This record gives sequence, structure tokens and C-alpha cells, in this order.
Amino acid sequence: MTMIRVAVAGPRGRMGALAVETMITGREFLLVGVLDRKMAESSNMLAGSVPIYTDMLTLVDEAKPDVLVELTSHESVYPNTRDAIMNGIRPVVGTSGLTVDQIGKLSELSREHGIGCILAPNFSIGAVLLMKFAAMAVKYMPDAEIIELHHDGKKEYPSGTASLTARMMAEAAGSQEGGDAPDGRGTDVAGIPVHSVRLPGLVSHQEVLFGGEGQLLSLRHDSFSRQSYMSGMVLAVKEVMNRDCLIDGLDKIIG
Ligand SMILES: NC(=O)C1=CN([C@@H]2O[C@H](COP(=O)(O)OP(=O)(O)OC[C@H]3O[C@@H](n4cnc5c(N)ncnc54)[C@H](O)[C@@H]3O)[C@@H](O)[C@H]2O)C=CC1
Ligand SMILES: O=C(O)C1=N[C@H](C(=O)O)C[C@H](O)C1
Repeated sequence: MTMIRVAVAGPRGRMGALAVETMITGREFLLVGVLDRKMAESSNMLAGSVPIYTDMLTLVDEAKPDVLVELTSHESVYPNTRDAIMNGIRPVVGTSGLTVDQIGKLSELSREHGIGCILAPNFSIGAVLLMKFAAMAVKYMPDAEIIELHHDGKKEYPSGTASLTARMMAEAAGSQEGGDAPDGRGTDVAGIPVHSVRLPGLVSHQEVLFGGEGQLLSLRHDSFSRQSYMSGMVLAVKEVMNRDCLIDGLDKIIG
């Protein structure tokens, strides 16, 4: 069996640490390096044998990964993803915060280089299904709002999941312009108001509410543990090897 050579960016974060564990234990994967902001104080190895790199070019030259799992921050996600594609490495991007403009540029770059790139703002199957159901429901119940709720360690808003959900809903409804959400009531994403809650005790939760005359439809997904993301991540790492362009969302992979 040929193993997929994987690198993880953001290996000491909440998600990155779990991704490292998953890639080390997965029989199909070889974790060849991690991309961190700085070296660890005690060693230049993670988990005893995985080299830590602080710049992409050295990682590319020495570790030669096939895939980069990107789990850093909204500031780093674009340059890391761009540089990976330009160096022939397939990104699987879990980090939220890419703008529509940046996604367009990455898509062009992927196509130009013939390199697969998967954007997966949420790796959990339940959240992906929620997005698909919301895109289906909005055609019949167009008055909709999103509430996304996360742990208080999450700085950025709205969440990547809510942004993709709103874009998928707008596309299904045939309106992508934005600007329809009333001022001051959440963030307008593609015309849909998104409300962001950050509280201790939460992990990751999203509700999409559809109002109609005398009725309310609520679609809700809850991640109670980050383990909920790992099977989708494994799927994306394998699938990106078969692609030659950018895929925006796991929904396009699960069919
Ligand atoms: N796609 C999905 O299913 C999920 C995505 N996320 C997203 O993943 C991202 C990370 O989330 P958390 O792990 O909770 O954050 P975190 O803050 O715990 O971890 C981020 C890590 O990235 C490191 N980092 C920042 N800039 C870097 C750079 N340029 N190079 C290398 N490392 C860098 C930080 O030092 C930190 O250790 C967020 O955008 C979050 O929204 C989180 C959970 C699930
Ligand atoms: O920061 C998180 O925790 C999460 N971030 C992603 C997002 O922005 O949607 C995915 C999930 O919601 C957890």
C-alpha cells in the first residue's frame, strides 16, 4: 500500500493536535512533518520523530508531503494554502476565514497547477448534511437566519460553517448578492443574517431557522467533541489525491 505523505499546519492547536494523532495512527498515512509558528522549546521533533518546520519551503524540500492539512488561523490560512498549491502540495483546509475573493484566487491557482485542494470548513458529516438540508429547505422557505454557537476560544466570526451554509443557501435560492440582511442584526453573509454566540462549555453548534406563516422549521447540528471531525478529515486527505482542482465543501464529495 502506498502511504499518503501528510503534513499538518497548526499542530499544537485544539484541532491540529487531534489531526496529528489521527495521521500518526492512520495506516494509510505517513506524517512527514508539521508546520508550526515556532520551534518547540525542548526538541525540534513532535511526538519524538515528526520534524517541526517553521517555513513552508523547508517543509516542502525536506519532508516532501503530498498533502497539507491546514488548521491554523484566519490570518495564515490564505498564504499557507496558496504556497502549498504553488509548491505542488494538495491542501486540505479546515481553517475558517477565507474570503470569497480568496477562494476564487485559490480556485484559479489550483486549476492552473492541476493540484487538488479541498476546503472543508466543517469536517463533520452531520454539519455537512445540515448544509445540504438547509440549501434544500430555503427553496420552499426563503425567510431564514443562522445562529452559530461556539466555545469562547474561537475568535473569528461568523464561523466558516455558517458562511458556507449561507453561501450554499443563497446559491440554491438563486441570490448571491448579499446586503439583504437588516443592519445590526448579525453579519450579512450572501444576504442571510448570521448570529454568532461564544460561550464557555460550547464546542460547535449551528441552527438554521426558517420562518413561514404560522410555522418554524429548525435544523440543528451539534458537535460535542472534536472527534466528530476526524472521519471527514481522513476522507478529505484521501480524496484530495484524486482531484486536480479546488473543491469548496465536503458536500461536493459525499454526493
Ligand atoms: N473544518 C473543521 O471541521 C474545523 C475547523 N476548525 C477551524 O480550524 C482552525 C483552528 O482551530 P483551533 O485548533 O480551535 O485553533 P487553535 O487556536 O487552538 O489552533 C491554531 C494553531 O495554529 C497555530 N498557528 C497559527 N498561525 C500559524 C502559522 N502561520 N503556521 C503554523 N501554525 C500556526 C497556532 O499557534 C495554534 O497552535 C480555526 O479556523 C477553526 O475555525 C476548528 C474545528 C473544526
Ligand atoms: O473553531 C471551531 O471550533 C470550529 N470552527 C469551524 C468553523 O468556523 O465553522 C468548524 C466548526 O464549527 C468548529
